[in-house]
Amino acid sequence: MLEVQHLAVNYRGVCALENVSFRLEPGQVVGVIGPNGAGKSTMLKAILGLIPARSGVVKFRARSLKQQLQQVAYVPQRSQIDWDYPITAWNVVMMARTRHTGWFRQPTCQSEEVVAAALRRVGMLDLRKRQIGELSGGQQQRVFLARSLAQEAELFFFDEPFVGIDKKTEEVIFSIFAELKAVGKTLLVISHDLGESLSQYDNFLLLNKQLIATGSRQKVFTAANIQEAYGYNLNWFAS
Ligand SMILES: Nc1ncnc2c1ncn2[C@@H]1O[C@H](COP(=O)(O)OP(=O)(O)OP(=O)(O)O)[C@@H](O)[C@H]1O
Repeated sequence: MLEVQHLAVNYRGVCALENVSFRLEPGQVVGVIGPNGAGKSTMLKAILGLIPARSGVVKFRARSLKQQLQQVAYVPQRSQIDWDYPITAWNVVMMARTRHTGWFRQPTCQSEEVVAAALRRVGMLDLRKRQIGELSGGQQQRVFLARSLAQEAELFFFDEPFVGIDKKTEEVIFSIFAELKAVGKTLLVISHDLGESLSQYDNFLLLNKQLIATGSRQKVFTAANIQEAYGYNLNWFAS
């Protein structure tokens, strides 16, 4: 179980996240939603310790998550990735294996097999020698998805994985989410545009600096919660 208690973040004295607490059981896909600037990315980064929290405790399987960050595969927002960095698709995915092989060591045969299997799973094995900057948005997202698979983590954090991708890649991503969930992994997925994909998620965290609601679609998407988070009513959410 992932447990977040009283997480709070300030940026230069300005509060971005306030007193966020929740628990997630394994084996589910959780949508993190809320308006622009609600603190969704901030929350994921603070859980991972990538930015300092003003307060809060994050535990995974009853131990501090900080002591076991190798259990988390994190795919950041597209805009946070340097697409001009000279690296092949294969090597992006191989980066996930450093914990298994160590830095400056030749990858083991097992790592090579895991990397090949992950690239094959997302349909990118044939393009493994391409520089990431030479791939389409959907192909780039698939490579980062493969990297998260190759890490063999327990928790998966995706920040806006559906931005700038094609329909086919969206289907690949959702089918992999379903597979990961079926083997007991926990997925936290920030998504702006839930639209038709709402049914792909088991539960939701609705944020606007504070956690406004958490739980099932029925529990979270009430008129009152949407009003509180977005300041207006979004009828299609409730349908
Ligand atoms: N590095 C930073 N320094 C200062 N303020 C920041 C920084 N990163 C984010 N913020 C601010 O913190 C707030 C939360 O930002 P965050 O990116 O977490 O929101 P978000 O919900 O992910 O937004 P979006 O949906 O637009 O990606 C915003 O007001 C943002 O301007």
